[in-house]
Amino acid sequence: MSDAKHRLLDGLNANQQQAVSTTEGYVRVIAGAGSGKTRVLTHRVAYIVEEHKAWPSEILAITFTNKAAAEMRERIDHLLPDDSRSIWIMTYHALCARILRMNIDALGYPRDFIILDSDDQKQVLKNIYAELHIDIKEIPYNFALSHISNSKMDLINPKDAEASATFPLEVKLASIYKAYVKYLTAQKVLDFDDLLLFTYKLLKENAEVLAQYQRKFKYIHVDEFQDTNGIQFEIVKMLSGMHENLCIVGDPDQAIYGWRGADPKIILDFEQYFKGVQTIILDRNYRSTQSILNAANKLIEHNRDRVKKDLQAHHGMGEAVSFFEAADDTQEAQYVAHTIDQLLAEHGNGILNDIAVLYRSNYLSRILETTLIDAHIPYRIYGDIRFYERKEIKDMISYLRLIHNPNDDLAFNRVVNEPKRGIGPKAMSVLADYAEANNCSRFECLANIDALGFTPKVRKALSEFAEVIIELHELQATKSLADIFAEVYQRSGYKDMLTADPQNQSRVENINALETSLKELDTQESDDDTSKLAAYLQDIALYTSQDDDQNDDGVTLMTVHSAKGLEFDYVFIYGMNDAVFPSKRSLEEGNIEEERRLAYVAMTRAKKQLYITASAGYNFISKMTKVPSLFLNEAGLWEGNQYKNERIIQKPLETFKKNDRIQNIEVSTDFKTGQKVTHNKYGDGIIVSLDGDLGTIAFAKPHGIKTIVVSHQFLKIKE
Ligand SMILES: Nc1ncnc2c1ncn2[C@@H]1O[C@H](COP(=O)(O)OP(=O)(O)OP(=O)(O)O)[C@@H](O)[C@H]1O
Ligand SMILES: [Mg+2]
Repeated sequence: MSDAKHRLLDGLNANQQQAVSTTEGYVRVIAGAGSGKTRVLTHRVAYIVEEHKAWPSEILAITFTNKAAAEMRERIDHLLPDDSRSIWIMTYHALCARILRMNIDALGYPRDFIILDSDDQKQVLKNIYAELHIDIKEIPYNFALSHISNSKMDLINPKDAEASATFPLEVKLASIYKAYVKYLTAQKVLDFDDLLLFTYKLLKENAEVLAQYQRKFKYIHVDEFQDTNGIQFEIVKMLSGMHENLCIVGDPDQAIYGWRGADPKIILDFEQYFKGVQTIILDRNYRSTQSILNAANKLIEHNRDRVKKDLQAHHGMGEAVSFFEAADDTQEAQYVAHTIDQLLAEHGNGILNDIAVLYRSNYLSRILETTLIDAHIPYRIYGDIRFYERKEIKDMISYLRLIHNPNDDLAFNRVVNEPKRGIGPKAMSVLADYAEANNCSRFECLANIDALGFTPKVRKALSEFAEVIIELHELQATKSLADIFAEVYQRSGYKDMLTADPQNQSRVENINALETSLKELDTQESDDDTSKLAAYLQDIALYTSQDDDQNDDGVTLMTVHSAKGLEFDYVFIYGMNDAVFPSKRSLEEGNIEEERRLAYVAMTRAKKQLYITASAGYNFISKMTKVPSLFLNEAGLWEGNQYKNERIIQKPLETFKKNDRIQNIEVSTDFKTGQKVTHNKYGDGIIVSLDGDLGTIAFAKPHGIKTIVVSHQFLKIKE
């Protein structure tokens, strides 16, 4: 055995070693949470390179999120400092975008195609609804979009959808789907699902392109395979068709994307699709303590539709899992904050990044956020307003899109009056009509601006706008991205608009961060013939619908879905009430098994200590008095209606040891409705209403209306 072999197999157990060294053929690794599946995958990739079985560029590793891809790259980088760069480590969507960027001309599309984000999609729907006289109240955009997405992923084309529609709602949805696809096809733009769909078509219909990638990818790996959907599977199946080396790892108990079309049967029936599939089981958990695993194992046993497997912890029993039921959700959040505070007091602020608070749905973060802010505990939030979804960022990206392709009507509509140039709805509809009549883009209309009957003011504003865009469009091939950006930021008037108001400081910081990232990109060499700006815009579109990356230290707040594959020393699961987790919808629809798997994912993220919290009181969403989640009962953490179980740790709030960072919040009675105040974090605001300790305060943008504890600690009266 060579040294390299030793190095990469060292520190792995026998089954893990087998999974790493079984490089040939179809290999399935099925194993529970924390058993080292992702670790095996990274070691396997490194092993293949060190054993000279393939060049790095001949290896593909597919992950579920950009964050997971970045983490995997980092781990592989560590194992293979010189060789990791050219390995393809990415999500399905990124893989498809990359394949399409090089080859989509075979389908009659330009290589620098634009990818629509969800806002763009809604814009498209808005026009379609107006045309078809469909009311958004009847069919909300998100409903239509998920219908379109499901149809695409099920390979149902608009014609078939139309033919099979019988009920009035189905007929309407089919007509929306048809108009949507027609528009995207005419504009030659793609949405997110199209990345998969077009790649599937390309590989299926174009033998040469398929052969090229089949030859290239000698070894293919997929992490989190339990959440693969049918079309994704077809793509990897085709790609692996020549070398027939495909290694997939996953845990059927962690399948949590059924609602988005993932099909956990694919991993269970994997051996039926290929000859000679080798299955390797890992049964030791290296992540969590036995206490955490016992609770998680006990919970998941309640799923009927599963293959039984039991995990044993490599580590000892550890601390008991704790459950706390608070009187209401504010106290629940306070309990979380206090407990975090105690952990920090005990272990130091160095453990901030090792703490996560997980919740079932995004809306639950609101109180947690305000409580953590009030407690001066820094946090990062994943999955809510993400960087690339912030208004100023989207505006500037739209400018870049327009510079790249002046005929991009969506981008045009977004920024033509941003900053305000006096171009109102009337002028916009004149442009729309003219564009329609002359079959041209909005931007092209401006060539005949004199024929459009605008007032001199509008005409001047539009001409100046067009001039900037055209000039920069012509310069895009020669100027750096950062220069183009700086120029459009300045010349569009956006910079003046933002900097005129000190309240915009965080927006300006966002813009600066974007500019920095462009500068970094400028220093990198591009590896294909599409323009840098085009390539950049495509990459951005991927980020806008994916997870983001925040670098400061802090407690991590995220939904359970986005915590998949991750691990933290200390994990809180907040909001463990019936109708919250499991969700109301899952209870109503009797679809509890996926929800239970989600709880299993949540619990198994914890390494050292797991805290679960719930609250009593009234749930305004379910319109019911809150009760602790049935999952607590199933996991053996709570029994019946009373706290009989010793494992329950329920402390009254007063007993919390308060260290100096969290002081008692002293509520003041000085505050009155209508008063102007300044908050130490949110800035200036006006008190809209008061209800006991709580004040609803309208803060200046971007903070908006917030309900917080009124205390002199955070609030100063202005008058
Ligand atoms: N043989 C081992 N010795 C020591 N630590 C290990 C070993 N195998 C895995 N680990 C560690 O255990 C933890 C869990 O591993 P990993 O994240 O690869 O598990 P996983 O099976 O991918 O989990 P999940 O199902 O949650 O994605 C990691 O911190 C990893 O480094
Ligand atoms: Mg993993």
